[in-house]
Amino acid sequence: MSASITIYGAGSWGTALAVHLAQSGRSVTLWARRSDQARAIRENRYNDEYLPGIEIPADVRVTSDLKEAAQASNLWALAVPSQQLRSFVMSLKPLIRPDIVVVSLAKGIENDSLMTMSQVLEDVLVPQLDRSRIGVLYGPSHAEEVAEGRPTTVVAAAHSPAVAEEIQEAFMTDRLRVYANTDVIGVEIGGSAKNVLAIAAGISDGVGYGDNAKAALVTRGIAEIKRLGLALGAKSMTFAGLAGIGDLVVTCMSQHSRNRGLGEQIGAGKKLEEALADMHMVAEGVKTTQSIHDLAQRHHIEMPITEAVYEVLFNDRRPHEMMEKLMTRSAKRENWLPEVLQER
Ligand SMILES: NC(=O)C1=CN([C@@H]2O[C@H](COP(=O)(O)OP(=O)(O)OC[C@H]3O[C@@H](n4cnc5c(N)ncnc54)[C@H](O)[C@@H]3O)[C@@H](O)[C@H]2O)C=CC1
Ligand SMILES: O=C(CO)COP(=O)(O)O
Repeated sequence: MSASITIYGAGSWGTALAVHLAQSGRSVTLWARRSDQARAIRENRYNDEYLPGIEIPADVRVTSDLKEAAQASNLWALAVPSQQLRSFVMSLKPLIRPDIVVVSLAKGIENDSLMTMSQVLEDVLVPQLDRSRIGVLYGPSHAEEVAEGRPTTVVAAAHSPAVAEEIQEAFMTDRLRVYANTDVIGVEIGGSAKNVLAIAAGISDGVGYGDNAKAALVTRGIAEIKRLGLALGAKSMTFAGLAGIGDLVVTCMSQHSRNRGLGEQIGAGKKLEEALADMHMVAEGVKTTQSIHDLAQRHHIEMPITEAVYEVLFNDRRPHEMMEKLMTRSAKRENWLPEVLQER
C-alpha cells in the first residue's frame, strides 16, 4: 500500500477521496487552489463549498502550497477539471521526480488537442517522467457516496500492469474496491464519453420521455461509445466494465450526477448558459460533447446520440426535434454476429 497520497483539487471528488482514504489509514495531503479555502478547511474541517456536511478528518493535511503537496508523497492524484489539467500540470512539472506515479481523476477530452487526460499528462511530463508511471482512476463513483463510505467500485488503468496494480493498491479499501486494467484508452473514452450521455439522459428526464427512453439512451449510448473507442484502439470488453457501462449507468440514473442534472434543466426548457450559470461545480459533459463530436468526425464514427446532444447544446435545436431524428433513422441491426466477430 502506498503510504501517502497527494490529491490536487479540493473540489467534490478530491475532497471525498481525501476523506475516504484518510479514514482507511492512508496519509493524505489535499491541495486546494485558493489559500483562503485551504485555511477554512484546516480550521473548520468542512468543505462547505464543494462537499457540504462531510467532516474532514484531522489527519488530512490541507495546503495551498504546491511544493509542500508535491513533496508529501510519491503518488499524485489530479482532481482538477479536464480543460484545466494541462495548465495545472505545467505548474507541477518543475516539481516532478522520476519515482512519482501520476493519476488523473479528471474525466474528459481536451478541446483543442482532442487528447485524453493520460495523453495530456504524457504530453507535459514525458520525458521527465516515464510514460509507464501515468494512469487514471475512473468508474461509477459519485463523490457524495464515496465520502459517506458507501460501497463503490472503480478501475485503475495504466499501460504498465505493475503501475495499474500500484494505483489499485493505493486506493483500495474495504468500501472502495479497485480493479486494475491496462486498456487506458478504453477506460478513458468510456469514463469521458459517459458524461455526454448523462446530459442526454437528463434532457430525456427534463422532457419527460420516460424509462424506456432512458434505457435506450444507456444501451445505444454504450454502443456508440464503444464504436469510437474501438477506432481509437480500445478493447471491446472494457465497455462492459466499470468505466464503460458502470460509469454510464450511474451517471444516467443518479440524483447526484451534475451532467444529468444539467441536461434535465435543458430538457425542461433552459438555455445552456442559464443552466451553467446555476452550477458551481464542473459539468464535464458540456466540453466533452464538443471533443467527442470532433473525434467522431475525425474518425468517421457514427455517434447519433452525441450528435443530438451537440445540436441541442450548441446549435439551439429542440430536444423533441432531435429525438424525432434519432427515432426515424434508417433501420439498423443489433449485434449481428459477423460484425461482432470483427471487433477486438
Ligand atoms: N464529483 C464526482 O462525483 C466525480 C468527479 N470526477 C471528475 O473529477 C474532476 C473534478 O470534479 P469535481 O471535484 O467534482 O469538480 P468540482 O467542480 O467540485 O471541483 C473542481 C476543483 O478544481 C479546482 N480548479 C478549477 N480550476 C482549476 C485550475 N485551473 N487549477 C487548479 N485547480 C482548479 C477548483 O478550485 C475545485 O477545487 C472532473 O473531471 C470530474 O469529472 C470523477 C469521479 C467522480
Ligand atoms: O463521474 C462521475 C461519477 O462517476 C461524476 O460525474 P456526474 O456528476 O456528472 O455524474
